[in-house]
Amino acid sequence: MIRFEKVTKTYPGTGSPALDQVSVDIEKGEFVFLVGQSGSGKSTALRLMLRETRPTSGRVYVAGKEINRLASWKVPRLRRQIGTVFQDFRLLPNKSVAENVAFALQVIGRSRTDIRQVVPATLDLVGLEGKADRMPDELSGGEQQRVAIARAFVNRPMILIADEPTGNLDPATSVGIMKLLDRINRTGTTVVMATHDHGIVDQMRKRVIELEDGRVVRDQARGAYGFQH
Ligand SMILES: Nc1ncnc2c1ncn2[C@@H]1O[C@H](COP(=O)(O)OP(=O)(O)OP(=O)(O)O)[C@@H](O)[C@H]1O
Repeated sequence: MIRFEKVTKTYPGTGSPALDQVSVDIEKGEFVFLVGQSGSGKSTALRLMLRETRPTSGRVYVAGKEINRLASWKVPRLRRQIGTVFQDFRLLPNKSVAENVAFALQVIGRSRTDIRQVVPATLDLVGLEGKADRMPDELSGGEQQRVAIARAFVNRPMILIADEPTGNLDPATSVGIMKLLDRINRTGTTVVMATHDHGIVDQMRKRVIELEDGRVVRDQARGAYGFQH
């Protein structure tokens, strides 16, 4: 589903590459944690998958297409197939919960009838039944992240990219968010999550790809945050 072939990314004006000859293959339906110290290249890897930045050399494939060869008018279609969730939720503050989720469908031209059906179903799925008319500032952090996940998933993307989704949440709330991401993964959506959260990674026992100074230093099935035999 996602393939990096000897991907190197050097940002202009910087000496050492943010990613250095990275090759990884992520299959459809996998759940993958991307770990590593701050500055090790995790966000750069995620941004390359979305074509928010381009590799200096090497190739990035998403769903069989080399995404850096896509014409720019096809990039929105690529991004439509990839849901994104961030540490800071990024909700629209002046829209209700339901409107935040509906907006993701409006911008891609889905019909009002569709939207009226799909939004409540998705809010139920993420555990926000009864909260459709709340505003983001009336919600807890965990609930706001559930809205963000509903928005990312409402279009049933092939891939969900999550960059530190539990970074602003307490451990108990984080567990709930991870259960939700796990449930989404079980529907067949490939999940790639960058995180510093040791507890979560150790608990979930999914594939772990560890970066250090832009290089893959570990790629382990059912891994922990730190290396364990
Ligand atoms: N836009 C940019 N311009 C120049 N250098 C950048 C840019 N973005 C990232 N870098 C550099 O690339 C390297 C990798 O950064 P990246 O953000 O990918 O790491 P990260 O593992 O996601 O870190 P964090 O855990 O802090 O989010 C760092 O040295 C960083 O300073």
